[in-house]
Amino acid sequence: MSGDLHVSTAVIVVAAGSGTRLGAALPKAFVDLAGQTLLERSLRSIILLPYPVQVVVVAPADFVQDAQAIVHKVAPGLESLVSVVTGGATRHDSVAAGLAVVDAGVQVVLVHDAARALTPTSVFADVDMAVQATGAGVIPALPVVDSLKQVDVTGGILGIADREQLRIAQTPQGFPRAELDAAYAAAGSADFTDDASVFAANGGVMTTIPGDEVAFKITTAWDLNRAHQVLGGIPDRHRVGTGIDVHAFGENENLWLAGLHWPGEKELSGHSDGDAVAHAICDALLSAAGLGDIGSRFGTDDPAYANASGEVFIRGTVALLEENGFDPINVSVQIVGNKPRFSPRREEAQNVLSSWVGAPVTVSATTTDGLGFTGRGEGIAAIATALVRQR
Ligand SMILES: Nc1ccn([C@@H]2O[C@H](COP(=O)(O)OP(=O)(O)OP(=O)(O)O)[C@@H](O)[C@H]2O)c(=O)n1
Ligand SMILES: C[C@](O)(CO)[C@H](O)COP(=O)(O)O
Repeated sequence: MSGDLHVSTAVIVVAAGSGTRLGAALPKAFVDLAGQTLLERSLRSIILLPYPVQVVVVAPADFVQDAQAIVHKVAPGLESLVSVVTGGATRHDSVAAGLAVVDAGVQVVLVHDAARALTPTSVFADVDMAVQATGAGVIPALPVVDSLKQVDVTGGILGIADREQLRIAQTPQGFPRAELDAAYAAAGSADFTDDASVFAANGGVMTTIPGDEVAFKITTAWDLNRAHQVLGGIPDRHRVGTGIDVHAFGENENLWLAGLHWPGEKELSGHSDGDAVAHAICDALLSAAGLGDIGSRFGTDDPAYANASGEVFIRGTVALLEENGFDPINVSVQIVGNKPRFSPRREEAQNVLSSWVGAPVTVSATTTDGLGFTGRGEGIAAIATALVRQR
């Protein structure tokens, strides 16, 4: 249900399995992995795509509400792009249930196992791009590194397989939408272990792109343990974000900037206290975490934030990051403007801002040699860069 927003890609996240081989008390997608369920981790990778996609979560009948709560936690404000439907008895049935609610305008469908909870965002983007570029069905796949034997029921070896010709299939598996719909319609209730098989059985052309080792499927308790270990050292959990804010000087001598009051200096006008440094920090942190921006999170004209201080926005932003599993690592801000003279109070400002963010904040200042609105003394701009880490 993507509302008025036109998206060309949908991702179906199948999460309706019971996880028999894992043997947990809950369906596998709802099992915890270092503070987040497998479903939550899968969704977090998807929403970090740099363009909007429709997301369909397929959940066990008894866990639809739990899945909706996870969607709300991971993508607040994006609920119109994400729907939750009930799955079926097999993975095949669950994918079919997801396909049934894909928006009419969608051209490319990616099908992903929630059980592949550590799959990086880049794999989703690569599969989507490859489908669009080739018009074929595309799966991420890994080479086989072990020797393979064909055996009988007793374990006796019947033959060998040439591993050079074999690949380990991962998800997300991507397809031109119309052809995937047709393949599922033709397959009826026949069961296949993956979507590439359904697609190929109906004459669809399939190709592979390189998969990713961390996109392994969490099937057994050993896999879950491995996922815990991978998370301990995962390198791509750091993200940067940028924020810029500008405010014009007002009339009163009541300036708040970089978390400090500046007696005798002209205030910055705005709905809040106009602290451009604090606002740029919020935008940089929110952007790094993929959580939107200060306007969409706090409302630039919400009466609740009339005259609100920079501390309110920064602490609110840090709480949002916390809720969504992100920790600030550091923030660097530059003030652009003629006044106030900043350097004498740099340390004071850095200490205050760092205490609000809960991580080091450094602040520098510059002028524009008389050029532009800051050079003419009409206002102040602040530019921030933030680094955050996803837990
Ligand atoms: N009826 C089913 C069965 C599986 N899946 C999903 O398909 C993916 C791959 O399946 P698998 O890892 O085999 O999960 P389970 O079927 O839950 O595991 P098991 O076979 O151990 O019970 C998982 O994300 C799972 O939630 C699904 O949506 N509906
Ligand atoms: C879709 C899949 O993850 C690709 O490797 C796999 O086929 C799922 O198989 P399962 O039988 O549901 O474990």
